[in-house]
Amino acid sequence: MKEYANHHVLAKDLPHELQDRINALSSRARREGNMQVKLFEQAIIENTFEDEPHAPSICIINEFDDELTPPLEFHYSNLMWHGEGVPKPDVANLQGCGCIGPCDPKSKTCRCLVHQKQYWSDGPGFLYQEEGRNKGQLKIFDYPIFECNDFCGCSEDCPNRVVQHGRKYPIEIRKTQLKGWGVFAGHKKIPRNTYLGIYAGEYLMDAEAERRGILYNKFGRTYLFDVDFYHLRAGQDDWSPKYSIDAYHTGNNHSCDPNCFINPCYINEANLDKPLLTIFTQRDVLPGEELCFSYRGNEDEDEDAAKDSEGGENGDAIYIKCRCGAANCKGRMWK
Ligand SMILES: C[S@@+](CC[C@H](N)C(=O)[O-])C[C@H]1O[C@@H](n2cnc3c(N)ncnc32)[C@H](O)[C@@H]1O
Repeated sequence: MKEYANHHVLAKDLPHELQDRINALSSRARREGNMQVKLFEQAIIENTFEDEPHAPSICIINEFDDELTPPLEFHYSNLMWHGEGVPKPDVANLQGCGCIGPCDPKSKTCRCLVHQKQYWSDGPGFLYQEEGRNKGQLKIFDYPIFECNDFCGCSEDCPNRVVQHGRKYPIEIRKTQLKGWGVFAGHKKIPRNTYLGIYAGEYLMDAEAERRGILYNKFGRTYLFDVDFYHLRAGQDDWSPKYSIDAYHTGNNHSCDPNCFINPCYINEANLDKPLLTIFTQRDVLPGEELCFSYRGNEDEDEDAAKDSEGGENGDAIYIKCRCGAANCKGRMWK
């Protein structure tokens, strides 16, 4: 199992071979035999081969215009790329369980189960069902998932190892009519509470995220996600997030009626401030349906009524009208 095994990849080392290879082709060569699309699809396989070798491959499809692929800086990955000043994964303080074979969800001694219960004492123990789907209550309070890790004695088929085994269902990257590129369910129905992938990107210190945020807001596309889950801020009035994740090189679209949600998850990382952002379905998803989560976070909010105008208070292009098409659309993607 290689998965997220203590990978400490630096944002400055984000690969650019794909861009280089495609940039070296003439525009005719890029189209001939669908070359650019094939290179792009192959790059995705290469980027994810180590952490999810059995995941179904991803197709790039555009039925709306003549853009061949997402922009070349797009980099599909499950890894967290560490920006300047962000500490590397803390494995020194990582503890594993001493279980033999798969962990027993009723065990009184499994260290990982005890750890999980510290965050949800009257919860269901491990947060996964037998088929490797989460138990569906996670979303309500952003309960963190603590999976078994490299220091555990348990086997690969332990019920507390799900994210680390990767995506099981086919997905596609498709151009949408109104929202740029998006991620879609492939030819199979995806059951609710299924793990799909990591909201991967660059881990940034707060100050750098602020700087990039101003820029992204101006040109109308943002990919910044503040790591501000409930279990990190609970009971602290003056708490503010230490890190943000910039998915500039990756990224899903927003919906006001999302079929996915993002949950914090720890595998080979003892630093609570640096969870993986894992994407799960929150209802059954039909083949071909777009996979979206809410940029507004998981809380219910009834403040700011929909504003149908383009451009926000300060005219930033980011405050564009939401085009999710949901019956309950709030009109804006951001709070
Ligand atoms: C993280 S990116 C998602 C990927 C993006 N579609 C692309 O092609 O790069 C976020 C941007 O996608 C667009 N977007 C996402 N959801 C949208 C929605 N519901 N309505 C309108 N635009 C949306 C906006 O431009 C937003 O700033």
